[in-house]
Amino acid sequence: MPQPPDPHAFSPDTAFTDVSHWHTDDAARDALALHLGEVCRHAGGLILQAVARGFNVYRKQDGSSYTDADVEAERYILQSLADYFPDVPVIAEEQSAARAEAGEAIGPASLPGAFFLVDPLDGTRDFANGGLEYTVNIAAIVDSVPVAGAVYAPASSTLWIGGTRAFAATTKPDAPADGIEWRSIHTRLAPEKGLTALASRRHGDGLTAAFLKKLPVAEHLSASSSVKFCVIAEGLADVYPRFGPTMEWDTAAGDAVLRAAGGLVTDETGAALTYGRTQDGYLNGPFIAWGDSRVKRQFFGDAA
Ligand SMILES: Nc1ncnc2c1ncn2[C@@H]1O[C@H](COP(=O)(O)O)[C@@H](OP(=O)(O)O)[C@H]1O
Ligand SMILES: [Mg+2]
Repeated sequence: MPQPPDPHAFSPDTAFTDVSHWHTDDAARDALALHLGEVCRHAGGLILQAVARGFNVYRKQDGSSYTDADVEAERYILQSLADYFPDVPVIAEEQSAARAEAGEAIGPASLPGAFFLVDPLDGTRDFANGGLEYTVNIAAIVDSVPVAGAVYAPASSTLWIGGTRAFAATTKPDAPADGIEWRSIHTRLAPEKGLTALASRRHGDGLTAAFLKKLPVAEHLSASSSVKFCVIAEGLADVYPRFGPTMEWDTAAGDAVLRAAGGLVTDETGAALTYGRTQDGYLNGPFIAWGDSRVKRQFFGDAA
């Protein structure tokens, strides 16, 4: 059984702060994922404080909502990433929305190979309505591929990280990092009785429903936010198709966890989902998260 990452690797002295190691050095990738997990956990603590205190809900120009918790969590994440990775650009949801509303570009016209994608509070609509499935998400991207990521669900104290390998833990925001009991996680082979399919609790669409009719689905579950990727990564479900709109920061961290756990996320042609599409304003096209690559191959044919 793979060993959990060494918590002592969580130090600015280890290779994970050096971008040139992210793609090539397995230990550096795991240490980076562990570090991103710590940042997510602390940001989750700020969200829980906002919940305890009470928070305001605001409306963006596009009609979607954000809250004081989104803003405070993102501010902390941006500061923390700048401290450790001063030269790595960050594309973050709330900053991007503010720039778009001001008529500014979301990020540089062309990104360097390595950058971060941040969603400080995924599932805001559910969160603002008292839901408990919201998550904090950070992903490191190299050459369009999510190489490490972390997803934290503060309300259930669940942290998922994925670098070279994937791990999950139950841990509160203020618990000491070196006491975390990591579980190694892995996707499952598709059960013979049929697939368990996941869908958004809030954002259903006809194309997604039509896609699911083409698969041997035995059970349907719905959930909010990037938790859906992590449920597949834990081997508790098999497929999560999403044909309605999402942004790259919604999916990148969950994608990193799922890949590290043995799964994959493709577009509707079977090609791996890519990140840093500046020309599309970071808007994802349709995607399907798969736990068992054999099911994906059966669906698209061996060419995909
Ligand atoms: N019309 C739209 N355009 C872009 N993204 C959308 C969208 N409708 C929903 N989403 C994305 O779907 C995410 C929620 O997913 P789910 O329904 O699975 O919980 C939202 O994340 P945020 O809550 O971070 O804004 C949002 O980014
Ligand atoms: Mg989101």
